[in-house]
Amino acid sequence: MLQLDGVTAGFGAGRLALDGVDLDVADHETVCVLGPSGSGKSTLLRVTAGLHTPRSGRVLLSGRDQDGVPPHRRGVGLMFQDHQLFPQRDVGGNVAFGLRMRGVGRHERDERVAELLALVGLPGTQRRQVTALSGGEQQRVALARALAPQPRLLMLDEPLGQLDRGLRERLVVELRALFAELRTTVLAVTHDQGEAFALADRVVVMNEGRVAQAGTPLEVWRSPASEFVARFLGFDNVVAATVHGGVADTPWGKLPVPDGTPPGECRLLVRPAGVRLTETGDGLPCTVEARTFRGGDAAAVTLLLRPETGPRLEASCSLREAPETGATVGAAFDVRDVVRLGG
Ligand SMILES: Nc1ncnc2c1ncn2[C@@H]1O[C@H](COP(=O)(O)OP(=O)(O)OP(=O)(O)O)[C@@H](O)[C@H]1O
Repeated sequence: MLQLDGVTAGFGAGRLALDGVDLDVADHETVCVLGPSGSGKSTLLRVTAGLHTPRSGRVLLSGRDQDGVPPHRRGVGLMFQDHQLFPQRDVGGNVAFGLRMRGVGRHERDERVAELLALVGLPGTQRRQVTALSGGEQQRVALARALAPQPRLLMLDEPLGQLDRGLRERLVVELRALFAELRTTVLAVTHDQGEAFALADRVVVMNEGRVAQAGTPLEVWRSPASEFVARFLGFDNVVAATVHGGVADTPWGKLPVPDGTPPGECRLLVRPAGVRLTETGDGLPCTVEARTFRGGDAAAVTLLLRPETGPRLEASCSLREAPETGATVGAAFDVRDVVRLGG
């Protein structure tokens, strides 16, 4: 459906905003582009929409090169970060906007607007003023407006950016169901990995204008391609290691590594879930430096451990097993959460 082929784009003489980006989005797929501020996410959407001309490379939609095709002829919908609704129009007028632009007749327009408002969970709100809506409701109206002209590709820039956590988590679930129902092809941008993982069939992690990794959320979580991706996902247990004969020498001592890990020097990640607390005397002796209650179903706690040797170590455990700050514990490593990083 969408294919970016070696796309390079920039502003003036500085660093490139996009540097040789290849990206594919299949029909009915939801792809989330994830990355820190300034990594090129918005530029990627703007180039795809035709709002920014790339310096080189190609943008193809359904196999057709979009070079020279103006934004309104690309059949893509773009919902911006600040979802600017028209304050002087009511909800119905906002949602109908794209349809009116396309010359869709009144009757059909009204029907479509009613249908979309029902779909985003705001049935019968046509006559309400958008200024009288909550942030979350405005976001849904903006979404209905972007969906109304039935774009073949819907692009969302930080769609849930300004909402509080509870609302975001609920809307992500609703959006995913909505996209599945409409069979919309979606390219969304976010800097929040939780949001991307919950929404996407596939995530694309960007760093400094390049694709650092692309894969399903599970693939990226299981095997981050590089230290950058691992740290961006919030994993900080990364150390230098030398692998030989099925174990790795690290500043934390010997660590088990998965079968087939090639020998030699590398960077190793240990996910916090793979740091097991043991009875003292067993494993790497550590002092519990801090504990943070994370809440959630599992009543999870994140522990910051200061090992006898090597950098600080993050571990996660349930509230019931969490030792007190200042306690001495032993840490052992579970091979299932040890990952050799590339890059
Ligand atoms: N209009 C502009 N003029 C000059 N430089 C720009 C412009 N827009 C973006 N840039 C630069 O291009 C690079 C990529 O910016 P972009 O907005 O695509 O990043 P982003 O990942 O969307 O960031 P954010 O998450 O902060 O929105 C940055 O270095 C940025 O400073």
